Parts: sequence; C-alpha cells; structure tokens
Amino acid sequence: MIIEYIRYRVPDAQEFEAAYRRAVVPLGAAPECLDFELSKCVDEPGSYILRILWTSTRDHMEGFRNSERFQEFFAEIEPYVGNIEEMRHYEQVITKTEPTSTEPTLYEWAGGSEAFERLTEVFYGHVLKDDLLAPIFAHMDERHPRFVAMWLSEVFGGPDRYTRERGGYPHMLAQHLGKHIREEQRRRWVSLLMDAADEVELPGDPEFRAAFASYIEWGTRLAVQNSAPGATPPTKAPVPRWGWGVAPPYTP
Ligand code: HEM
Repeated sequence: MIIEYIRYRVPDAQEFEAAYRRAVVPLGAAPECLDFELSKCVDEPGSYILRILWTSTRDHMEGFRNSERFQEFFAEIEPYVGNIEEMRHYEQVITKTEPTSTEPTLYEWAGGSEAFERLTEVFYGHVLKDDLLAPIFAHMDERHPRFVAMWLSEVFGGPDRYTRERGGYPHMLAQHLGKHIREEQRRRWVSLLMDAADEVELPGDPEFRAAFASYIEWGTRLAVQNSAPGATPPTKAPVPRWGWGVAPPYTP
C-alpha cells in the first residue's frame, strides 16, 4: 500500500468540492484505489488535502493513470491542476497500530515461490487425470503450472513477476475468456487444489487456510463468470493482492 497526498490551495471552495464529489465516483470504483479522503483546512480556508491509498505506486501510475476511470476523474479536476502545491507518494512509517508490513504475507507464510510451484505441479498432475477437467486443459502449455504459481505468489504478497514477465491481469483474463467453465468444473478445480495443498503440506493452520480458500473461492467464481458466453469483464486491472482478512496470522 502507498499513500498519495495532493495539497491544493483553491480560490472557489464550493465549486472545488462539487467537482471532487463528481470526481471521486470513478476514483472510488478503481480497483487500484483502496481508499480516499478529502479534508479542508479549518485554519486556512481554501487549503485542501486529498489522501489516496493506492495498492502500489505502480498500480497508480501505470494502472489507474492509463484507465478510462482516470480520464473521467481528470475531466472533473483538471481546472484545479494549477492549484496543486504538492503531489507525492508516501510510505507508512509509524502508526497507532503496527505498520502492516511487519505482518508476514500469505506468500511468506506459505513458504514462498517454491511452495506455490510445488503446489501447482502436483495440482495440474491431478487435473490432467481428472475426467471433468482434463478436456479443458488438454492443450495446456507445459509451463502453465509455473505461470499459475507466479500468479498465486503475486496475489498472496510475493514479487510481481506475473505482472512484469507474463502480462499481468489482462493476460490471465484472456486465458479464461470464452472457456465456458461450468460450476461442476469449478468445484472440482477447487477440490483438487485443496487436496494438492494438503499433499504438498502448505501450512495447515486455520488462519492461512481460510485466507487461501477465500481467494480460491473468489478467483474461481470470477473465472466462471469471465469465461461465460457474452461476458464483458474489465480488460485492465492490477493483479489482486490478497491478505489475511479477519483472522490475523497465528501467534502461539
Ligand atoms: C483462483 C482461480 C484461478 C486462477 C488463479 C487461475 C490462474 C490462471 C492463470 C494465471 C492462467 C494463465 C497462465 C499463463 O500465464 O499462461 C490461467 C489459464 C487457464 N485457466 Fe485458470 N485460474 C483459475 C481458475 C480456473 C478454473 C476454475 C478453470 C477451469 C476449470 C481454469 C482454466 C484455465 C485454462 C483452461 C487456462 C489456459 C491454460 C492453457 O491452455 O495454457 N482456471 N489460469
């Protein structure tokens, strides 16, 4: 996560706020934007700070900035560009709660890239012998298990290799479009993956497995939706980043 601060000094507070009320609609809908807040200075009327939490600087600069949502956002706030006094990215250093970076990522907890490579190798071995799934994966690239391991590593907080080396979300999405994945196939995919997770001994603690299963449930349901005839999913988005959710990592 990265925080962007934009400081404005504007002559027409009311119009500025009205423009921002419109501009935050596309901003809030952007997958790269985690949160935002516009505050006005009580000591000096006309001074404003916009604080935006982005998934990463790269997601902001390369994802959001190249999206249609940015065009819509910018159209509203363009008249105020000349009133910007500061526009920079910041990293959290000290907070009331512990900075989130001290918590291990799911990627680290799982055992890093090697753990996900073991997982997908075993998993696709089972997939290719499965009556429901083998036909869809009949022509799969032999490197497919490694690519999916790269994807999972990035999703769970590891290096962004899938984005840099494999085309990120747009490429992954393109692989599912038009595949017409059925619910029973999705269920089998999930079930074989969970079996493989046991087989390669991914951490079995409830907190890790709950977070892992939650992404897999979400991701496979999206795969079904996006692969359906006539589906029109967003063509550009960052690779999702999945965290621990409600239950933090177990500390004995
Ligand atoms: C969380 C769920 C899922 C994830 C993370 C995932 C991940 C991926 C990724 C990263 C690719 C592209 C690999 C590359 O870079 O070449 C891919 C392709 C593919 N996925 Fe998925 N997928 C998911 C669910 C599913 C499901 C449920 C099915 C079908 C039952 C499926 C079928 C396929 C197929 C057939 C391909 C193309 C394989 C090839 O021909 O090389 N995926 N998937």
